[in-house]
Amino acid sequence: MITLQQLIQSLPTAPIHMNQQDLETPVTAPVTEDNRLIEPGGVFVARQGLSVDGHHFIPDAIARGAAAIVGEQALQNLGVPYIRVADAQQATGYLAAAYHGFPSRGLIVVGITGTDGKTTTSHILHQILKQATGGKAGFISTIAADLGDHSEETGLHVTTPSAPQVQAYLAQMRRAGLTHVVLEMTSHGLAQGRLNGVEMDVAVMTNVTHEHLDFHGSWEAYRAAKGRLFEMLGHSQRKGAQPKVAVINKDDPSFDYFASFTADRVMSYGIENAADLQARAIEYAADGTRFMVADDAYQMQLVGAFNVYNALAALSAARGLGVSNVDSAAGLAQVEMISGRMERIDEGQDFLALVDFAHTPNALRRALDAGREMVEQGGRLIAVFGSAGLRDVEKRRMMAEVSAQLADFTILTAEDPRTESLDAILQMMADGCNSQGGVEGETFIRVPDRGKALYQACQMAQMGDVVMACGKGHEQSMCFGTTEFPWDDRQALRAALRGAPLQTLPTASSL
Ligand SMILES: CC(=O)N[C@H]1[C@@H](OP(=O)(O)OP(=O)(O)OC[C@H]2O[C@@H](n3ccc(=O)[nH]c3=O)[C@H](O)[C@@H]2O)O[C@H](CO)[C@@H](O)[C@@H]1O[C@H](C)C(=O)N[C@@H](C)C(=O)N[C@H](CCC(=O)O)C(=O)O
Ligand SMILES: Nc1ncnc2c1ncn2[C@@H]1O[C@H](COP(=O)(O)OP(=O)(O)OP(=O)(O)O)[C@@H](O)[C@H]1O
Repeated sequence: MITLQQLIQSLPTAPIHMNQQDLETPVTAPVTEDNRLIEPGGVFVARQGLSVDGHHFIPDAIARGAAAIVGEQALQNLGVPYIRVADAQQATGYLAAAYHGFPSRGLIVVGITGTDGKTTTSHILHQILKQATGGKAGFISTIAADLGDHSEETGLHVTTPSAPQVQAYLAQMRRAGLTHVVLEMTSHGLAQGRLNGVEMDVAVMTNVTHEHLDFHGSWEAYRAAKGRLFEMLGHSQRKGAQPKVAVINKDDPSFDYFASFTADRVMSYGIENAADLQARAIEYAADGTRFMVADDAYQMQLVGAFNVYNALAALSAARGLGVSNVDSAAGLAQVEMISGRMERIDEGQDFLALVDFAHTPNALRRALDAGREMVEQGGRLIAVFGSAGLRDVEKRRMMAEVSAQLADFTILTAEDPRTESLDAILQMMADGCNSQGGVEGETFIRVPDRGKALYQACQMAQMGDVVMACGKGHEQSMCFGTTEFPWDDRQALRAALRGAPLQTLPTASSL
């Protein structure tokens, strides 16, 4: 039987206040930070959020049978044990880990962070580890979770699940007999402590560029959130002979920052700079990529230089886990196209149409570079994308600048405007195009309706051109106002290629 004492002991800092006589209280259901999910005998963690104060939900959690409450306010006489902590959000992961018996201690855990390439690197490493362990590897990424006994689609727009969910998933994987797990870790997830209580073995950094400055406040704070993964690695318990390995991109300006954290071994990878795993003799083709690392040859179905980086990150992590080069090469070769990433849409047209998930300035640069490689001589690169509302404002201009520099024609369109004015977002993007010498009507246009924007791109495309729809990738909805409308860029591009724009979204004027 688990008691409140066992949960409290997991916290790195002692509670501000609790009654000693409450320590033996049995906890018979999971820890949750959402009163709607509390089960009788569980623990409700109340915290101040950005939109509501979780302390308001304490009475309801108690009415639903909570065995104890953890919160930040000085409260008394709730009728159930109350533990006051300094930071309830950060405490949740540790408490949930303790409830589930610290599942990560029985698994080899790889965490992958970075601005771009986390999902792709997670998928590659998962495939390699499945190859090496006879299928005993799981993972959680933006797109999917492989929990050993079954796979799940993961949330709408949340990549790193909540702290209680992360621990529940890990417990499930352990029960299913998995030995290894790969976790995609976002800066939001790390900053909000959703990964607290996870004992890490390998930490991987893909790159750090501009993203989410709305949430983190500064680039340094954003990078520090990613650094939290490497800090966790240094503090994690050692599992048998497995060393703590930090895998870091040598071509990224933040290499030294990440290498400064404590680890048993730092493994570097890259293309431009000498590194432990340096790719050379890279051959890019429309249907895949080949490269060498020292004397070992690798080939994969993924395209684009950015995917060589992702492959190197995964190969380095695999090497840090003692996987043979033969298994790594076999696993890498098996990785299929990753949903919504450089995904080809073919309706028999004489130009190439791709859906990609690039939604940061750096990702767009890398994706358009890769797209350019596929343009036939004399052809054009046509980019269609937007930038999200209620998210990083600065990147709107930056992404438009990138496209003005790299694409022959840019169509600016809707991409989750949320409650912001789509017209205002498009104006900021148009300013970005103009600042790079773009001329509206000649090198770029605005088409607020995304279905029509894709249609227009397909109408203007000619033999040998490449049309790239960026930013929505695998996603299944688009947010206008506060409503998520069904949307799939693959479906929309397919409809556009067949000659009819998909029109399921509200137009800016109808909102
Ligand atoms: C900015 C952010 O990450 N916000 C997350 C955060 O919200 P918050 O701190 O403002 O919490 P809140 O909604 O005010 O609620 C406060 C507390 O009351 C609780 N509550 C709330 C309502 C209720 O009826 N009952 C209840 O108990 C909540 O569970 C919470 O514990 O905690 C909520 C509950 O866990 C999350 O749903 C919410 O994610 C929102 C949906 C979100 O959009 N997050 C995005 C930005 C995100 O995390 N993205 C990254 C990926 C980014 C990338 O692309 O790289 C991710 O990891 O997914
Ligand atoms: N290593 C990389 N460097 C730069 N851009 C990349 C890299 N890998 C992928 N990209 C670009 O970023 C897009 C998203 O890739 P991926 O889903 O792997 O990244 P992510 O970090 O998981 O993104 P998110 O945080 O939104 O889930 C791809 O469609 C591609 O355009």
